[in-house]
Amino acid sequence: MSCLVKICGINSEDAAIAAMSAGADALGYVFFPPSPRHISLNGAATLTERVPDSILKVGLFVEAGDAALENAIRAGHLDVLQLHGKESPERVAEVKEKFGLRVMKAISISTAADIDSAASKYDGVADFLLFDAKPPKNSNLPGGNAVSFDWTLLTGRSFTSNWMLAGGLDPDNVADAVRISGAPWVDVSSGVEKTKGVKDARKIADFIHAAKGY
Ligand SMILES: O=C(O)c1ccccc1NCC(=O)[C@H](O)[C@H](O)COP(=O)(O)O
Repeated sequence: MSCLVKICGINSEDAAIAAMSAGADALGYVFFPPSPRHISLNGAATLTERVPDSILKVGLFVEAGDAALENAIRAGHLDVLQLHGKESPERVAEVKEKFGLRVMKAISISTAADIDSAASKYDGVADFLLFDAKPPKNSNLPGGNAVSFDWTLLTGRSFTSNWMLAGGLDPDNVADAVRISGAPWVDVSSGVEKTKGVKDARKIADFIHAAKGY
């Protein structure tokens, strides 16, 4: 089974080139200063010049205000806003309306009830649902923790919104993850890094090939 791929935490020219040349469908910029993958506005502006319109540019935010969103949208020419905090369905709808861009809401999953509860609130409100694992208790990051959840929780599920599977994916497990979950999109960060915050070109290529079933 083939699917579309987002490589998250792109913060260098090398990483952007590796992802684009391997066939990534979307690149993620993390606008969250505590993250080891954080990118500055200037950094995003520079990288984005090299990204063709055919590749989605996704900005990741954690409970950001309108000014921060606006600055990042302008700098990174963003197509999609990924809200990775505790943003309410009302805030998702407000951001969509205010900025006229697609919005992706990250949902933390450990049980089927988490999926049901999130779907009842955000399905059809956000353009994309991003199903990610619940962060470990000792992590200061709400995502990008290399933790996966039980992919069978998504088997046979369908949603009004488009959706992505994330959390602990890597070149060795992504084909199984896609087969089991039926995900139309996958999103990865840690599993294609050599050290925290530094992407590995070989792992990016291997991941994309495995996800797309080349
Ligand atoms: O990557 C971060 O540092 C980050 C910080 C704050 C919120 C979310 C963050 N990352 C999200 C992602 O990279 C992905 O959407 C997803 O969580 C997958 O991460 P990983 O398990 O590392 O592949």
